[in-house]
Amino acid sequence: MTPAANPSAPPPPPVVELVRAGFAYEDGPPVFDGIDFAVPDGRAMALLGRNGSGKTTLMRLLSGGLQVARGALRLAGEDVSYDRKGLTRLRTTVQLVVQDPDDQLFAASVGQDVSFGPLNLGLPEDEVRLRVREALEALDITALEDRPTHLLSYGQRKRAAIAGAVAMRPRVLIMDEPTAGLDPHGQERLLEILGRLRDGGTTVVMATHDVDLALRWADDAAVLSPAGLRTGPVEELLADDALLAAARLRRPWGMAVTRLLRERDLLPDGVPGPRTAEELDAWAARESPTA
Ligand SMILES: Nc1ncnc2c1ncn2[C@@H]1O[C@H](COP(=O)(O)OP(=O)(O)OP(=O)(O)O)[C@@H](O)[C@H]1O
Repeated sequence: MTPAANPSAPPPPPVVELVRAGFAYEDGPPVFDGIDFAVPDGRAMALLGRNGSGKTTLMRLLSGGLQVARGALRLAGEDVSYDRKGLTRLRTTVQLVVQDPDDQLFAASVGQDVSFGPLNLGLPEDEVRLRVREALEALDITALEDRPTHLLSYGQRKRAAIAGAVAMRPRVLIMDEPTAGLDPHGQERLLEILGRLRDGGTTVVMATHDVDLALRWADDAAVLSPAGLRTGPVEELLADDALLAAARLRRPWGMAVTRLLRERDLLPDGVPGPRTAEELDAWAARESPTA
């Protein structure tokens, strides 16, 4: 039996966090000047912000591809040292999937590509095989294991790139616009897959420009605007008109419908509004079953 949690014990430190972190590209102005960002554990988070607001930079700082110039990147409360040992520890906890799968895939076949990370960790062959099988299953691409990566469709390449990250069994999976360029069916399948990963305990962070997708998929949002970074429950942040304006985001469709229904006293306060056309249909069927 696991011992009961001590209610007076301090909460565990975040899996990964930036603390008063500063960063500027060479000869450029600071992109971040003292940013605090704790990635919530086991959640689905949408990272939102206008073009050039720093989403990619933030993701690269969290995954160690860029190094903080001041402040710290912390793993479970400990500063990350940017040496080989520190970066290996970081990569087994945080994995980044970049936007273009062609920047990530380089091995001849899907199976070889997905096995690259675990092999690089020096894991035994059996363990590597197990992880590759699990990752291919998780992304629903088992049948593509022996397929040359250059013969895959764009959507298949996206999933192969994510499988490579999943094979590292990260606690935090960060993705730069993973649904961009996918058809609606491909988007839905990917969102289901990412939802399953989240349900299995992985924190999934997704940068996206799609506020509707963020509202229906994410638990939390992180919004970059000139005023800084705001994090919180997605429904709260995406209902904040001032924040949306500052970040140049439009109001999500679901928020607009919910507001309209409340204004017309059709939806009581406290009852969540529909976030998708399907949820609106279901709501309408409940409200007027004979219509
Ligand atoms: N390699 C680089 N060298 C110099 N400046 C850069 C580099 N990459 C990004 N920047 C600058 O850093 C700032 C943040 O860019 P970043 O790519 O992180 O934004 P973003 O929110 O991901 O944008 P987008 O939505 O367009 O992808 C921008 O002002 C950008 O011009």
